Amino acid sequence: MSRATPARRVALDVIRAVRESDAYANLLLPVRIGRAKLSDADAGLATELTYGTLRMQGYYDAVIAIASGRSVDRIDPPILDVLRLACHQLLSLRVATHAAVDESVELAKEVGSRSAVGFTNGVLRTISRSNPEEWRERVLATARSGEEALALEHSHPLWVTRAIRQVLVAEGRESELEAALIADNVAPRVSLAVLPGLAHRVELPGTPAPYSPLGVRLSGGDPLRVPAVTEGRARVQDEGSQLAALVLSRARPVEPGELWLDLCAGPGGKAALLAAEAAGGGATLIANEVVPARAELVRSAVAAISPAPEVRVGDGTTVGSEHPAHFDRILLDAPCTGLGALRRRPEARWRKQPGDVAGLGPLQSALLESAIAALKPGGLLAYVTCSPHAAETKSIVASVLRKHPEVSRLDTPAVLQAIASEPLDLAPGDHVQLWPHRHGTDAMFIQLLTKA
Ligand SMILES: C[S@@+](CC[C@H](N)C(=O)[O-])C[C@H]1O[C@@H](n2cnc3c(N)ncnc32)[C@H](O)[C@@H]1O
Repeated sequence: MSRATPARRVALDVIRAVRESDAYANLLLPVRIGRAKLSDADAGLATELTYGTLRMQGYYDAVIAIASGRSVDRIDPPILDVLRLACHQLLSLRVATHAAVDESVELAKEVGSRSAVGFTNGVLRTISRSNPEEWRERVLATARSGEEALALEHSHPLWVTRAIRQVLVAEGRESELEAALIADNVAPRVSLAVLPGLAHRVELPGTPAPYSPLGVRLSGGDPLRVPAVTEGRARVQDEGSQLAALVLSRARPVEPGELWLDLCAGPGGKAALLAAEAAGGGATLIANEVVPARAELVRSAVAAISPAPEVRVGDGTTVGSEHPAHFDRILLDAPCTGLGALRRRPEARWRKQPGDVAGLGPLQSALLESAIAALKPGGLLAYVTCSPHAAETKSIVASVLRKHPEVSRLDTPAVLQAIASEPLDLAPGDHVQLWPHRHGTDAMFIQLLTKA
């Protein structure tokens, strides 16, 4: 019988599935925890082991490369999984050395040859002979620049670190780079939003969110057991997403009869909030989504709202030619890399490639062109991404607007400050860039536009 504890085995299973079959840790982990019937304490440990190992993979690989004297590309991937999991225990959780090493060797026996087990044992004994601070110094000594040192220490791909830095430099806040990277490695507190007209914030547990008048932040507990959430009158939703929807719905008073469009609505978090806001002001929302299964998620997200908004399955890039100058307000929450939500998806940073950013550009531009065509003169359009990467945010807006002199940027920070419960620390400019380290939200980008 193996002595590896069930929590470690569950973590290793999930880490392996993430690597081998592109599984999403946040979806697979609860399934594996349930199947292994872990106690609450073991479930907590399995979660910490899985998320921590996946997030810090870049840093642990640097440690493993030094300790083993070889590049991690030359280590058998299942053994590398075991070593990374052990690094998290030895360097971040300070699990007793013998427990971390012995259990990891047991796991190595399950996935590797005899020589691989010996290799695992040797590497882990080398790592455990120095303390975490000594390893940090050794890893940082391999960096060729200050930027690379920060990327290594806080376990971000160098290109992501550069992209974040570029945006912070443009904001005049380069000194915040390290704080931004650190914030990506901390699991966010769960935020809930009430749907206006269907629930009140006082019904929800937790403390009022600092900025969103509809939100609370929880300090623990299962949000899915909150009655207003099970009844569809409140939702789990990042505060940044709440603010992005509110910037559009509250930029100016709603005129009865207005027609609103959520162009890329799936899975429906912002659509639910917009639909409730529209219903309260006598406006109507249409939610559009190209993927049928995601449109189904939108239908269930808006199910509690009356009258129920129409949910259409369709390609947003053709809406403008099909319905020119038709909508009073449009949300374009564009498909993006999601680099602004790295705290929620521990493996995402390693899966994304610089080419993904370039690959999304034409679709983001085509959707923005379509949204502009579908907007009535005098209407409001919010271009939103859950990514701070300039190539998906300001550059897309700038390149599309060059072709549309009739479209102009509105002072989005001023609109947001008027809505928010407390003033936000925002960089100057027409757009809003939220940050995990500064606002405790995902790094949402919001640019409000209007058409002459
Ligand atoms: C960032 S998500 C939207 C999130 C959503 N607003 C929410 O708050 O739940 C982008 C969505 O755009 C959808 N999408 C991608 N290409 C599209 C297209 N050509 N037309 C419409 N939707 C599209 C994706 O399937 C995805 O559901």
